[in-house]
Amino acid sequence: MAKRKLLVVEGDAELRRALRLHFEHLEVVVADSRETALAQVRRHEPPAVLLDLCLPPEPEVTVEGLAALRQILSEAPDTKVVVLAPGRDHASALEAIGSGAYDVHHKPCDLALLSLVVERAAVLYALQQEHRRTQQLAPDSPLAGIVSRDAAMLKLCRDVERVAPTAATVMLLGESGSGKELVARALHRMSGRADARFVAINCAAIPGDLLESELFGHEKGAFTGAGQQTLGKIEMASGGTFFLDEVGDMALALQAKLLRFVQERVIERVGGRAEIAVDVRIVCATHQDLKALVARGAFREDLYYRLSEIVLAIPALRERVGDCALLAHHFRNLWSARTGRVPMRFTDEAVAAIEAYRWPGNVRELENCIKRAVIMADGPLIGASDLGLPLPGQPGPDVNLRRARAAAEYQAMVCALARADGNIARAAELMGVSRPTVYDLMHYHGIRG
Ligand SMILES: Nc1ncnc2c1ncn2[C@@H]1O[C@H](COP(=O)(O)OP(=O)(O)OP(=O)(O)O)[C@@H](O)[C@H]1O
Repeated sequence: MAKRKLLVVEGDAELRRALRLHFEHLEVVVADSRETALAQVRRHEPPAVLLDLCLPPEPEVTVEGLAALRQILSEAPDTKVVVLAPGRDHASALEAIGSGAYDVHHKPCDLALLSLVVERAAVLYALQQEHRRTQQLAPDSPLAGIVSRDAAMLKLCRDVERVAPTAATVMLLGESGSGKELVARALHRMSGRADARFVAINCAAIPGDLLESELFGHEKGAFTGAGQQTLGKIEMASGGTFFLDEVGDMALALQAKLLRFVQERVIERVGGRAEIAVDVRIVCATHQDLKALVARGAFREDLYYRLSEIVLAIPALRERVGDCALLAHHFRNLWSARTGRVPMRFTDEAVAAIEAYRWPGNVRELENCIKRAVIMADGPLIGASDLGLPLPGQPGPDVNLRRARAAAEYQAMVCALARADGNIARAAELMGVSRPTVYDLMHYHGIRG
């Protein structure tokens, strides 16, 4: 079995040697500066790094080491970086932990202890990788109900997992039909409030003069037709999650009342005087550019900041790589089953048309389109005309893996060489490969140095 890798970043050659010797049961790779450390991380992707904070060119301070720590973690966030800080330098130790170091040890180090820490770090790293792999094995549904394999959507789902258990108010931004309510429901389902209600209200769908009583409820006789006391949606969501959709459409006068609720977590029913405390998690959504509304004076800035503690942006369907076809198959299966039709198939032309179309109405439009085609198609084949989509003028992306890899490799090479101003050693570092490999690749792709 291949030995596990450990990167030792140490400015002192003597200590570097000692550490290499101590960890001889591992494959130790070394670096003596921030640049070489980053190059080694890219090249070897080590689970654990031992990082001396006092790196050249100014080994008497910790600036370079801390910068290296941050850069390593920004490039390879799962890497466990064990920091070696100068004895009694607590400020640097604290800063290192704050920047994401896995552990901090003061020099001179206890090597036996360091071995244990490195061992534990590698185990944690392996667990995280395993977790990621199992998540990728079932990538059609990164969160229950959300179908996607697009990297930005998978990241969004990880963010949802992280934010859901907190009390933070979340603002979901995304075009109409992109899945804002679906994400809001996922936030609810994965929170400690899952057993209580999820109550949604769409500010754009309710006439302005009714919205206040829909939100806050009303007392009997509050206005003509108010025959009995009625709870508002906020109160109905008590203990659970309140989803305020299209919040950008709310009139300014009502925004002031909403602000009061968001700040003080009490409501007053229309026509009532009592202040009623309500405990709900607030999730908002809008397809509008709220910042522009704030700039125009159409949305209160104080409310904007209160509602945007965490902002999650949902990409438009046309921006998600591979999702149009994936979702089309998903909805075809769903609606074939729901309508009791025999399993259906898309023609190649239909898939190409689905991939080429821009889907301004996002997932909702795609779902409606597939549902209609499943219901209306004569036989088991769904063609582009059954979908009512124009035939694509240009072929979709090339999915031949060899050609796709070669094209990506060529692009990375050209970029790295340009960034390194033609310096092969530097380009090799950037790409995380050796210099001879760069020469081979340049030869293969016909790139001249
Ligand atoms: N990634 C997805 N996987 C599966 N179904 C999805 C996905 N995204 C959206 N949908 C489905 O598409 C439809 C529209 O989604 P949703 O209502 O959440 O969009 P929205 O952004 O809230 O729309 P609007 O802005 O118009 O209120 C729903 O039926 C939803 O279940």
